Amino acid sequence: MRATLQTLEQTIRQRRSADPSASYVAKLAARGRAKIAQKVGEEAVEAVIAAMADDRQDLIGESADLIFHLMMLLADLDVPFDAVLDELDRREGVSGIAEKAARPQD
Ligand SMILES: N=c1c2ncn([C@@H]3O[C@H](COP(=O)(O)OP(=O)(O)OP(=O)(O)O)[C@@H](O)[C@H]3O)c2ncn1[C@@H]1O[C@H](COP(=O)(O)O)[C@@H](O)[C@H]1O
Repeated sequence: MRATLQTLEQTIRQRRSADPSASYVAKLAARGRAKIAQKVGEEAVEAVIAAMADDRQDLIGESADLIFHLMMLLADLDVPFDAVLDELDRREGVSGIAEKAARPQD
């Protein structure tokens, strides 16, 4: 699974400086971080709508859009996707219920 994401991350980093008339990655990058972040939010909502409509095929497509745009946002902040995967690895085996209960009280 990491190979697919690694290839996409590399492609995004290379295409950011391409000709915006020929590259969606370059075009979106040129519009700035706020626009990329907006697209992440839009794609997340579209994935939620597909799930609530019980449309598995649409959910797959919207999930791909969401992950792609999230990777664009991470690249814009120069955060390697491996850092996200490392964080998930770090959480492996730690129950979400136990982790939340161990948080300092507000
Ligand atoms: N994975 C993707 C990918 N997923 C989705 N998209 C594009 O994301 C866009 C999302 O559609 P929208 O209608 O929401 O976008 P929009 O109309 O431009 O958005 P608004 O301006 O209306 O907000 C579409 O243009 C999709 O084609 C992607 N564009 C590129 N990639 C990858 O990036 C590589 C480089 O792409 P280019 O930079 O375009 O060569 C490709 O080879 C792919 O591997």
